[in-house]
Amino acid sequence: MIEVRNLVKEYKTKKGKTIGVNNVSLKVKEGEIFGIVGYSGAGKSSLLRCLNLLEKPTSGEVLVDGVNLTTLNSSELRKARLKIGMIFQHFYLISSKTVYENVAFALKAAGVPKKKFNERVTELLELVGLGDRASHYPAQLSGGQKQRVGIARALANNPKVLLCDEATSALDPSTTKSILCLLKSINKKLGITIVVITHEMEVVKEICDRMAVMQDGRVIEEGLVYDLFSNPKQPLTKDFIETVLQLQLPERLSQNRKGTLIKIQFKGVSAEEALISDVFKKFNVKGNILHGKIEYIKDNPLGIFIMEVTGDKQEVNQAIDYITKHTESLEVIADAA
Ligand SMILES: Nc1ncnc2c1ncn2[C@@H]1O[C@H](COP(=O)(O)OP(=O)(O)OP(=O)(O)O)[C@@H](O)[C@H]1O
Repeated sequence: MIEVRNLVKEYKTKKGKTIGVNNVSLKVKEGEIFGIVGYSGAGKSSLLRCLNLLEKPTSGEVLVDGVNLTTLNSSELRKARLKIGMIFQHFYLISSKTVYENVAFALKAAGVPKKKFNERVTELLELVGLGDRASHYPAQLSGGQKQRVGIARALANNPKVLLCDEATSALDPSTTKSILCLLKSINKKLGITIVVITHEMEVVKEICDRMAVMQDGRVIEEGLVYDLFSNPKQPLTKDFIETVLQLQLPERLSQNRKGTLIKIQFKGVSAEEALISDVFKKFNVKGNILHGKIEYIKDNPLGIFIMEVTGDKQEVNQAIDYITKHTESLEVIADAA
């Protein structure tokens, strides 16, 4: 649905050139939710804004739904942009217009006849759960409600793609959850391809199918969110994952241990199986779980445990072999002290 080829975005500043995006190529498939993560200054916004040519790339190509946006003249681009909705961290609603008028404005701008407004706006406000707020002004709405208006406005002209620029960064955690839930249901119900940029891994974990990690204008790692959570390759990706999984052991626990320290990951359904208790029945070892949790990556379970195993060396090794055979990953963090 979206293809970016060798995209470069440079900015000219008084001090010279700054690189926003440095030779990025990626593909976003139709109907998926794709996350782009990175710290501040990594180039996420620059990349996202190049996807609808809000920023004109310095070089490279952007194709959306088979159309190469970088070759279009301004009227063709205006038309192509109707297929690409966008929502923002700070909503950008028109404060002097009601909720209804804010959404209708997007229809008007696209040349939709006025007689069609009523039905479409009502439908959109129902979709985002604001059916009863049509006559309210933005100042009378909560942050979450404002973002819902932003979403209704972005969907007004039936786009195929929705770009989300830090859409939940200004919201509290429970409002964030409800907006993510809405995005997920819109993606499912309407089949819209969604691209989100964020510095919050929770957002990616909650809704994204695939993700890219950006650093210094480049994509340094890319793949299924579940794979990157269970097996991150780049140190930066590991840092991001760590913000969600938080698997650091307190110093006191690692210092006082006697046995072998292992980290086990259970993927998919096996995350819910009782493998650990099996091991204690089969082998003459003792285990002390120091850390454990099951995370749901877009509804798919990923179980992670850190355990100290003690006992006869041979039994411990057999137990470790048994667990390795029955899980996707076992890592010996430290041998017996
Ligand atoms: N309009 C601009 N003029 C000059 N430099 C810019 C401009 N926009 C972005 N940059 C620079 O491009 C680089 C990438 O910025 P960008 O905003 O795309 O990163 P980001 O990952 O979205 O960070 P943030 O979350 O802080 O916005 C930074 O070095 C930034 O200073």
